[in-house]
Amino acid sequence: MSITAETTETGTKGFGGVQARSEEAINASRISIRNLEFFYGENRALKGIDFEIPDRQVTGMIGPSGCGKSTLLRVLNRMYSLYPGQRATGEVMMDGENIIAPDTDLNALRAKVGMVFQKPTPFPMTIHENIAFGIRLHEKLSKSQMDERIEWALTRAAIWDEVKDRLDASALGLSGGQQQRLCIARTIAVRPEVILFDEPTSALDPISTLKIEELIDELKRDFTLVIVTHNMQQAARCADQVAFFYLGELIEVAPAVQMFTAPKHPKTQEYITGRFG
Ligand SMILES: Nc1ncnc2c1ncn2[C@@H]1O[C@H](COP(=O)(O)OP(=O)(O)OP(=O)(O)O)[C@@H](O)[C@H]1O
Repeated sequence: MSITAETTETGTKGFGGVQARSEEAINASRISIRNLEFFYGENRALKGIDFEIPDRQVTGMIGPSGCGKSTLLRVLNRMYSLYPGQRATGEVMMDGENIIAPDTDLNALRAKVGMVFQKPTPFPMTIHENIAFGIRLHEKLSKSQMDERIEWALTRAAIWDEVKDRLDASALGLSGGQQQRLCIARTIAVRPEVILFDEPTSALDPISTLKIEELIDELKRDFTLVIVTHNMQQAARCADQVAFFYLGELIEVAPAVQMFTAPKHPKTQEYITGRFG
């Protein structure tokens, strides 16, 4: 098969027919990762990772199963610190601090770096309580401030109109796509600066997926976003910058257009054209 890239009116059609967004400019760095290594006991899952996560843009992380994408997300909010035997070395610099240093305030970090998981995980509580619960862990708000914040978060997560008349109903009665937007609202409600998404649409139907992708596009005006996805089309649609991982190494990082039209590394080419993975 010959592999070529062609330019279209709305973007650039690249390897495997993937349509990438056409803006190429990458913003200044928000998080700098230097020589990051990660260990599950003796098993080294990330090897000498160096890269920059740009401010208020979307970084997509792609690569075959087991290459370390989720591990890297779990480093960015220190989730791994909940598990004995897991450790990271190197530097992950954010606001002048190495967030993997032992003295990092993990509560403050997790308020600053929120995470949305693959499967929507609403708490078995009302829609209102789902949002209020997380806010109370970090802030003391009056009732009116709380109501205002909840409306703001649900509006930003593009679900307010669907739930405003049923805030006291159980969140478990929402559809899968609505539950995922509620979880995004719950994350936004504590006003993070960075939001990590671990395959946020893999459990959703195509329409709900599209809504989440539109939401991601809108959220990057105010938040720095990192998304792990197995879906190349999704990476192309959502990401400004794409990072390709293979066997724990960062093989290539580039603006999405470049990644999907003119990848530099042969392994990247093979992966995005579906020859393995
Ligand atoms: N809890 C764990 N204990 C030991 N090894 C682990 C653990 N979690 C992940 N690993 C290993 O670390 C490596 C990276 O895994 P990781 O889950 O980050 O990959 P991934 O790229 O996110 O994969 P997937 O796309 O399947 O989610 C793999 O070799 C995996 O087997």
